[in-house]
Amino acid sequence: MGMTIAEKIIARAAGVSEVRPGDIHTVEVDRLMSNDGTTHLTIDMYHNKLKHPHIADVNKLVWIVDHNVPSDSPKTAASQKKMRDFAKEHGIKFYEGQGVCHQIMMENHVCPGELIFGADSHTCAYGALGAFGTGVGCTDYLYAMVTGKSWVLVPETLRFNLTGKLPEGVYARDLILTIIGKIGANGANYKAMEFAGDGMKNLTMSDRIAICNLCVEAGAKTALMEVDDIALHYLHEHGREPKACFASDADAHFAAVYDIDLSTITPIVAKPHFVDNVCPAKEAAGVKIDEAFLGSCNNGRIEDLRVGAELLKDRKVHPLVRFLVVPASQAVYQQALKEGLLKIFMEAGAIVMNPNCSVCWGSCQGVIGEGETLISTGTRNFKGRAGHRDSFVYLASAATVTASAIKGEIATADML
Ligand SMILES: CC(C)[C@H](C(=O)O)[C@@H](O)C(=O)O
Ligand code: SF4
Repeated sequence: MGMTIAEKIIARAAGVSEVRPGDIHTVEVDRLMSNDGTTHLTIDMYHNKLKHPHIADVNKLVWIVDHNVPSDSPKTAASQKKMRDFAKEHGIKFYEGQGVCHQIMMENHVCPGELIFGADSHTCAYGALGAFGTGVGCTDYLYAMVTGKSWVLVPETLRFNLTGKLPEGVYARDLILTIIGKIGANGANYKAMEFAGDGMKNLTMSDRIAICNLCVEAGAKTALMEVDDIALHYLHEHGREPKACFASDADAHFAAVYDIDLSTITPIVAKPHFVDNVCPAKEAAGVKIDEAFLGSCNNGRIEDLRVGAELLKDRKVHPLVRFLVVPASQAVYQQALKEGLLKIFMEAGAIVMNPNCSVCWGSCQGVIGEGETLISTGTRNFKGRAGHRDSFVYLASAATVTASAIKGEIATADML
């Protein structure tokens, strides 16, 4: 029987010709990303728990300070210093203040066919370039860092066949929230979510990253897409070559197959406090907001900023709303500057911030207070995610977030 993309990548990393869901394989890990969320814990274990601390292959490691950057307290300053010093001492590739980890990885490192561990749950974003990215805790990270290897239980694959085209004003964020709402927050637990079909040609790289990135919110182990001309073009543009381009075989086994016509998708929001608590954005219209956030590894790319700026042109941010605009990387920031987008945001009253995770998680700038409501292009809306435990987070597309920032209440772009 044929294999899926996930199975083929694991087989490659395990050095075997065939794997099946449920098999456990020892694998060679191609890349190991870690950020300031947990790297200080990995370093502590490295020093305090190992008898013979060493790194198997320093070239595999990429460390990124993005979650609390620039540091916001003596505590984060100390843990970032630990990370910075260790990276320097061992010659680890190190980024600080350059952007959100997954965006940095997509722009500079991810290659099709690779098996990548990230000490961060949204590492599944790398599937947009045909790589098996998965999140691990810092113990598993340390093991892979020291041995170069790890183990993987081969996941079953859910296949999503996409056809058609998203309607005008509807975005990849609406699609993936619709899917998560449909299958539920546990709907893809420990499974690979594979996206294929004719509709793929109508999805940009930015769309694909947004889709793969959010799959962990359905419990997925990883997300994968075939490497087509759009992916290869992105890769070449960024000066890289694929390791191996895989597609699922015609007789591969899928645990379930979903057919989705992109033209049927409409603007969606995820209501507090779960990502699968979705409803049509119009049903949430009128909910007063205190803050809006356009950014994160999910929706902080140039395409998202263009959508926001287009809506804000000749309009103003509502006087009672703080609108945080946070490019996902320095490259995105520079491009937005060049295109005049940042000027539009600033003149409309938005706060443009340096690339970081920002209020996507409630530990950086922009946290919200008791009883406040945020509409966000971030990845999660759990209780307390963006600040006070008694606050409210709605998730939506760049367009819905910007329209809401203008209206002062949840609104879709066509309601402006
Ligand atoms: C801090 C980090 C480990 C965490 C994650 O794993 O996802 C964060 O990025 C998040 O989005 O909640
Ligand atoms: S932007 Fe949000 S989801 Fe992405 S890595 Fe940062 S905190 Fe996690």
